[in-house]
Amino acid sequence: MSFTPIIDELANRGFALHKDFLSEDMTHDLVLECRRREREGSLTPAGIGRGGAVAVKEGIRGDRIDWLEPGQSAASDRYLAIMDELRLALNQVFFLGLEEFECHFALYPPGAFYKTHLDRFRDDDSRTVTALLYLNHDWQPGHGGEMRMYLAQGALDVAPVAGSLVVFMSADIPHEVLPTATERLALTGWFRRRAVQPF
Ligand SMILES: O=C(O)CCC(=O)C(=O)O
Ligand SMILES: [Fe+2]
Repeated sequence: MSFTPIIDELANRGFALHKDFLSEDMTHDLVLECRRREREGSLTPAGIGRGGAVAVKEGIRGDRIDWLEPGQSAASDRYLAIMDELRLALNQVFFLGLEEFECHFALYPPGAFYKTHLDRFRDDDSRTVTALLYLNHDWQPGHGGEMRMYLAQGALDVAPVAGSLVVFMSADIPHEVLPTATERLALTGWFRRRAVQPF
């Protein structure tokens, strides 16, 4: 898989947007995997913050999530392997020292949103590059749930259409998920550097 267009867009404008990053077969398998996790009750309300400070605040985000770990399914392992290749490509070009990729399924029920935020915690700057993969095969304008990025040149809305990948520098681009009218599925991930440990 060639990551050159993603790398070039990131270098030129700080974010990359790729329709059809994954084949329909692969996104379909990931949708089935997300649905299975939902049936099994593995998706839980997402928190805000980290560690002991995680709090569920429905006024900020309304998604339910489940983390990917190696060995859970063929589909999620395939996705983790692709993102690991992307991690190495990013390191080669940008010398970011990205050490790992963390990622979760996110299900936004109708009416859910995620208010404007940055993907970097005040107490932990290890999240460096954000990577979002959308999983909505039947998405139509009017379904809502666009991801709005606040760029220097203005706001840009990204439709959460199956197979689309968005990559951006986590500390630089405030963004939000607009209220969705229909159920919205995504894989939300971050490439991390080693966190700097305070003394
Ligand atoms: O699903 C999206 O489009 C973005 C989700 C997001 O911003 C996050 O989970 O931090
Ligand atoms: Fe975010």
